Amino acid sequence: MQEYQAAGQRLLLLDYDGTLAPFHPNPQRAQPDQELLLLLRALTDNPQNRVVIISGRDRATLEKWMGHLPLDFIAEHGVWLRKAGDEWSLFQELRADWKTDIRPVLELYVNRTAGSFIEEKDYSLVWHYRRADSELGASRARELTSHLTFIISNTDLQVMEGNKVVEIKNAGINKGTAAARWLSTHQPDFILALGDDRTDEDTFRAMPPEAYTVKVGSAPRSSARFHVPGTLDVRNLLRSLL
Ligand SMILES: O=P(O)(O)OC[C@H]1O[C@H](O[C@H]2O[C@H](CO)[C@@H](O)[C@H](O)[C@H]2O)[C@H](O)[C@@H](O)[C@@H]1O
Repeated sequence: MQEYQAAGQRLLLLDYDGTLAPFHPNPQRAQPDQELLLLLRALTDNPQNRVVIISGRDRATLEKWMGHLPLDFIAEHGVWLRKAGDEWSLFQELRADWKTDIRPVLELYVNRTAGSFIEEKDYSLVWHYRRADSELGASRARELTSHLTFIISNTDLQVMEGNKVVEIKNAGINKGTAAARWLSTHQPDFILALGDDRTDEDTFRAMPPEAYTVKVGSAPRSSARFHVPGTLDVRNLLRSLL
C-alpha cells in the first residue's frame, strides 16, 4: 500500500474475534496463537505504527492474552480504554446494577437451550449459543432479543445481536464513540480499521472518509470501503505491512 508506506504516523484499529482470530465454541479458548503474537509484535516494533485492539472482549482477557505487547486497547465495545503502558480508564461512569434484573432472564434461556451459557463482563451480559443446536439457537436468540428489547424500553440499555451471541449493555458507548475519542487526541496520516461484526460498523462509520476500512467476511450493507474473506486474509494483509 503506497499510502501506508508514505505515511509518517499510522493507526491500525484491529478487532479481535472473527478478525484477528477465528471463532471457537469456547470464548476462553480463542486465545492468540504464536503467529498472531509475533505479527502484532512486529507491527508495533515500527515506531510509525500505533496498533489498537478494539474489541467487545472484557479487559482482563485482552490483558492476559496481549497485555505484554505495546498495544493500545479499547475493551468491552468502548467501555474500557488503555494506552500502551498506561492504566485502564472508563470511557465514562456507568451503571451495572441492572445486571441483577437481567441475569435471571438470560438464565431462563440457558435452561431452555442446551449448550448455551452466559458470559458476564463488567458492564454487560452476553448469552452465547454457538454450542447450541444452530436452528434452535437462532430461534431462541430472536426470542430473547425481543424479550429483552421489551424489558429495557425506557432504559439506557441496548440489546445487540452479534455472532452467535445476544449481548445487553449500556447504550451510547460503542466502538465508534471510543475510536472517535482516540482520534480526538491523535492525528495519524494513515488509518486502517479491520472488523467482522455489526459492532465494527460503528468503528467504520466513525472513521474519516480517507481511512482504509475493511470488513472481514461477507460485506452486505457494510460501511467499510473494502472487504476480505476471512482471518487468514487479515493476517496476510497485516504481514504485507511489515
Ligand atoms: O469485538 P470482538 O473482538 O469481535 O469481540 C466480540 C465478542 O467476542 C467473543 O464472542 C465471539 O467469539 C467467541 C470466541 O470465538 C465465540 O464463541 C462467540 O460465539 C463470538 O460471538 C466474546 O465472548 C464476546 O464477549 C465479545 O463481545
